[in-house]
Amino acid sequence: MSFFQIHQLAKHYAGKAVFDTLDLTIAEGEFLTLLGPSGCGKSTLLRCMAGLSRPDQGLLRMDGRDITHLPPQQRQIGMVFQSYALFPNMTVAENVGFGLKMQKMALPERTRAVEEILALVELSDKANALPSELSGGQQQRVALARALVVRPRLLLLDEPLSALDARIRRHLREQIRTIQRQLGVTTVFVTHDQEEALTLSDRIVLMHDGRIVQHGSAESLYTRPANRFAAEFIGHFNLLEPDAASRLLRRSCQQTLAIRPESITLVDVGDTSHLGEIVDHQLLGNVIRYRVRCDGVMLKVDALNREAATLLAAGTRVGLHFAEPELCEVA
Ligand SMILES: Nc1ncnc2c1ncn2[C@@H]1O[C@H](COP(=O)(O)OP(=O)(O)OP(=O)(O)O)[C@@H](O)[C@H]1O
Repeated sequence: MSFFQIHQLAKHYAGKAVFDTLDLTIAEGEFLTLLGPSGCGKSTLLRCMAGLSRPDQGLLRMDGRDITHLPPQQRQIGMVFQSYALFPNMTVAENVGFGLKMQKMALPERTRAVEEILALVELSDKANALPSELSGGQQQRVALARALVVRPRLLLLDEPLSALDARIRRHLREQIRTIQRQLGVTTVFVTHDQEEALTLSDRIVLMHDGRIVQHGSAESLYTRPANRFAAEFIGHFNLLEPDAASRLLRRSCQQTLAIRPESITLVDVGDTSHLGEIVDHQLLGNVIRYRVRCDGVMLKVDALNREAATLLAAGTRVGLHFAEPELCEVA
């Protein structure tokens, strides 16, 4: 049985639907990511789950219990937002223990719970610091500890990393995933960053205009986009209209074809009848992304960046090999 169920959920603002008849189930212990462009309804969905926003229709069920009309504080749901929203005049320990104090937990028990959770987010040494004395990443870890200390049944994270710089972001996302696994807490993470979604999730739910376009493992979304939107949003697909795809592959293609840059290999000109010319390249660290013109089609082709001496200059004639089983028709 699913742990959290969203059934036929609808939310409107000023008569305009953010989503209508939205269905989604979440398994216990799952790390699920809601991924989609700005304005597609991710935060609204999260706020409905948390009880911060009232849905117009539909049902929310957690562990078999209807929570649709429960106030937020009775839902056993923890939430972390992009802005840390810590109490500026309270220490880290007081911020983290605030929820437990409200629950009237006795001081010795509360102190132990706060110490435990601060150790988990690696902030034991900052217990007596004020939020203003912490970095952005540390403040967000306090916010995470504050959400976790009350042992929520469900943890909702709304773009918790987007205010942080790239290096801290990567470190903190790994930390979040480790802690989530350790505690086994069912988690819904909202992001518009595909890399974040691909690296973190058990399952990704891709949203567009209030609808779920596709859901599945990172691998399946990355290699088998359900439609053109999914192919444009995840990965760096070459999207070829049917006539260009037919010309390139020398077979009849009725649908738009999505080809990942790594599904095309550069080979010797003598080894294939597919010939092209290097237009330019972009260095992506361990990968070089070439633009190659072939049969009037401009293609992105990824090659491993092994040695500077093997870099192919603009104008070089190359052969191309297409990994046919990896090519994907999209509607
Ligand atoms: N309180 C509100 N009043 C009116 N319209 C709203 C309100 N909150 C959200 N919306 C609208 O609902 C739609 C979905 O917004 P939402 O914040 O859920 O999107 P999102 O996918 O989380 O976007 P982002 O990644 O930018 O946060 C948007 O068109 C937004 O303008």
